[in-house]
Amino acid sequence: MEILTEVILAIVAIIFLHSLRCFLLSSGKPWNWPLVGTLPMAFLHFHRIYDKITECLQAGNGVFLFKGVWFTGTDRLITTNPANVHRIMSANFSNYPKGPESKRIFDVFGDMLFNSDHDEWKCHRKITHSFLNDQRLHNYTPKINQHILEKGLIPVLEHVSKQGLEVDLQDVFERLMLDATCMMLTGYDPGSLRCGFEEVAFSRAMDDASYTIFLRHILPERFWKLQKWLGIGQEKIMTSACTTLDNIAHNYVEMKQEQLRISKDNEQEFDALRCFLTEDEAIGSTKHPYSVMRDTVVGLMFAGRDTTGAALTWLFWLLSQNPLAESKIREEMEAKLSWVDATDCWSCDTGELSKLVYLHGAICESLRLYPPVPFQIRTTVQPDMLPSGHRVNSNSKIVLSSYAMGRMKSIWGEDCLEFKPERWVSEKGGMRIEPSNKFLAFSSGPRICPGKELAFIRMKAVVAAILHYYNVQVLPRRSLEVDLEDVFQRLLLDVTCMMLTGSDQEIHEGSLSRTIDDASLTRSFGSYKSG
Ligand code: HEM
Repeated sequence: MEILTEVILAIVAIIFLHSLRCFLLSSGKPWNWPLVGTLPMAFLHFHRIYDKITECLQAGNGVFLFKGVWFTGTDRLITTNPANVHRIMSANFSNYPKGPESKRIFDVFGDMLFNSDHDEWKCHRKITHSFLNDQRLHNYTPKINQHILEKGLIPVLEHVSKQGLEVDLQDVFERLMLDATCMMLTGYDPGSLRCGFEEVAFSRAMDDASYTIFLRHILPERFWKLQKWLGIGQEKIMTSACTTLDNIAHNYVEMKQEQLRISKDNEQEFDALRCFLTEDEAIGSTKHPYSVMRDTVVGLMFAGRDTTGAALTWLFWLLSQNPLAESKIREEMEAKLSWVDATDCWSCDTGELSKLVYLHGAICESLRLYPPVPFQIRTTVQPDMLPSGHRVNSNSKIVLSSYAMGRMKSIWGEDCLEFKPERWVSEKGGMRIEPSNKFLAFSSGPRICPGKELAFIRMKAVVAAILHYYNVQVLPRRSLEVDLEDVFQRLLLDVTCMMLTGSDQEIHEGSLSRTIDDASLTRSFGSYKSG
């Protein structure tokens, strides 16, 4: 009992000293010193941490300093100021790389574009951009979309609808995007979206890796590195996930080599592995080492599956809350799509889908309110003065919060929390383009997402096909907030258990591990019913 009292007193003393330090830091500084947040604040508001950060950023005019624990390197300057974003992402880009810590956290991606900086990044950028911008990929994309809808999505929804079943739409969309992205990268459809909803090793390994990456953002680096070294807890799961991903990538390469041995001239097909193995001009007509091929394929799998899957889930949830917007999308489809009158067919023609301006606005609204990548972190090389007047030292961590940016009254006006696709339609009825330092969902500057157009086309094809055939209803009994609370409770349980025992194995089944990913805090966990 005495020991317990001492432990509690020690914790209270640490929290008091920590808060005092933060108070002293925030007082007596020049007027433009940012508002300071503390660790106790983060714990108190953990179940709504993104909203709390948004409130702090509103109060601090778009800049907010989070003080972490002493000597752990967890202090963060968080900003939503568009001028700061422009300086960090574009004007002084070379001074704000992702940094070596990011590379260690995301080590599953190896040296892929997403995970590199400076000259190495430039080199990978050339490969990935050339592939994603190749005209042959654009020609092949509608065929991939048609295939995954015909073989995966529609049969599954037809089955669910006829049997009157409930379905987790997020699971459906993630499986769909896994199949689409895998086809784009390897030429093979893994068929993860089929009526049986069988567990797919590829998805499971990606989920495990994503959850580990998420925990690595919270836990001190020394702690998870020790776990990795000892081969215990979540790091053990990560090692096994990496091995699974390596094996899957290796198998696809072997299958593609075999296919190419038989015939090289299938003009109908275009995929990343084919380009790598035939030294195609789409990847610079060069022979790249195996590791580049592996890292590019694995990295793009993550980039293409989770983001687009989460964005589609949120879009359907928002449409269920805004039936008028859904009717407007249907009206637009009737007016602009040539195939919509036919009962039993649809087309994924990119030209036709590009005419859907209102749907484009609805997708942008969903990405503004629920960005699948809710924040991005950069590390300063040299000290710098931000346009907001805040000075940053070298090796400082800066967080750009896309989630908070989408909810700032100063950027989007008083109605910033409302879902209004009209916001993205110009007076002449065309698409209204917002600058990327204001709409940060796809990042900004030289590191802007190279898959943006592809993602829009895929999402439009999926939404058009679903709305053409079905009405999606969110089941009322599972409210979003209740589920998110559940998520945070499970998360705290996992983290605490890991701190105390070094392992979350005992609570693995039914804990957060199977249901969360890196973009996790914006996931819905909702159940949907088609009818
Ligand atoms: C709704 C869908 C998507 C969203 C919201 C999204 C968002 C983002 C964001 C915010 C970043 C910057 C991340 C950072 O720097 O920390 C990024 C980078 C990237 N995205 Fe996407 N993305 C989407 C879909 C895709 C797709 C379909 C692909 C390709 C298959 C893709 C490929 C990439 C790549 C390669 C990068 C790294 C770029 C670089 O570091 O230079 N993304 N994406």
